[in-house]
Amino acid sequence: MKIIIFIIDGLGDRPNEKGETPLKIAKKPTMNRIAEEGICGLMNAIDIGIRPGSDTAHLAILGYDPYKVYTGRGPLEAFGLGLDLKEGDIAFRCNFATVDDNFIVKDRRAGRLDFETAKILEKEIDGLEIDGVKVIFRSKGYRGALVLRGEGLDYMVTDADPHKDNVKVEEVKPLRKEAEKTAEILNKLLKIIYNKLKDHPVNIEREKKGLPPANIILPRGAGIVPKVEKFYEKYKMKGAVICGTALIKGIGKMLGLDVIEVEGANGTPNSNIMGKAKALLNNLDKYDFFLINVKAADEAGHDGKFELKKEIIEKIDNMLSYIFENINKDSVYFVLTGDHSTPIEVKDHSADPVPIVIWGKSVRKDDVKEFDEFACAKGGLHWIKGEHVMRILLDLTNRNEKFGA
Ligand SMILES: O=C(O)[C@H](O)COP(=O)(O)O
Ligand SMILES: [Mg+2]
Repeated sequence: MKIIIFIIDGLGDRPNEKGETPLKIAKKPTMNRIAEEGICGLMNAIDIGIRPGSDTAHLAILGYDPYKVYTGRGPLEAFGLGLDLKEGDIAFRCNFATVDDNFIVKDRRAGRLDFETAKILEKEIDGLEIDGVKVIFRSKGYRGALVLRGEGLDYMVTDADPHKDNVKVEEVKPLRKEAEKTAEILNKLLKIIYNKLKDHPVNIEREKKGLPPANIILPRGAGIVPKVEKFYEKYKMKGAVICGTALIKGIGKMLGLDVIEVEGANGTPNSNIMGKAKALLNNLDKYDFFLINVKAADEAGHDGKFELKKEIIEKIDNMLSYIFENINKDSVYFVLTGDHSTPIEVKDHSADPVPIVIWGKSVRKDDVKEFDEFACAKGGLHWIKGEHVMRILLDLTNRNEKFGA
């Protein structure tokens, strides 16, 4: 029996004044069919009241304790962007952002910078050297990964990203003595980058078109190469990841999962999600396990766009219809859920639990007929944590060990 975990990033939401969420009012016949044929519930990836990042949430859902294996978002983003890290490297997630001359953040995503412009600006950063420390930088749209390579570096530094607009870029501070040099290098690097990018021709062009210039990067999530048990060692299953964003690819690479690349899968609302569905079906017989992530609903949540989030969910339902025409209960257990909620009113992640449904031959089907935050609360799974997902699936596919004689 194969296992497919399908994660709609940022899926959950909070009811608006009409008591509706984008998921509840989206036209989603296939998601409702899966809920009707499966067993449903609510899930917090980490625990009740814990607001997860996509990184810690995916680790938990894959059965890894983030409190033990998580060493920062940076390395995961770097892996996902094709960078190999060496011992001593410090890696960061970065956003291309827009600041004014006083380093006040005007747009911490530089208008969700396009991929092509990001690649041009990437060349101004990648290859810099400061006080003997090499700077490596890769981008995928407004998102990027920064690696500092040199002597005497340490990942215990604070974020430069203030995580909101209209405040000053944070001065990077060391959290321990060993990190003083790293903090100093980063603060110098941001000033150098700002001076290189603020008058760059692509930014002059962007400002002429009324677009926010991408004139700085905002590092966050400093981390080092994590030591973690590979997925195959842990579960004796050959697995693959299908996704658009570097972070999830990076998690896959860190765990030794194959990353199935899909042309045009880019984590944005016009990502090639049907291409992801085709990639799954074309590779179905090659793997025991798949993790599929669709990112765009999370972006809509971050941008506070209710209608867009609803439309994206409807597009995903269409993608699921295609998948469900081509899989059957005799060979697949399918989990549909989210990694966290990204409520429109919050414009960031929240600890509101997400709906989850497990579909497959021997699940104890419940009375839930719709896939949303309210209906699934009445399902047979009740409430579970991310760490329970793989445990339940290993049991349903008769792969788990008996505890006791
Ligand atoms: O989209 C992502 O990469 C994260 O989920 C949110 O990061 P951001 O707030 O920096 O866009
Ligand atoms: Mg997420």
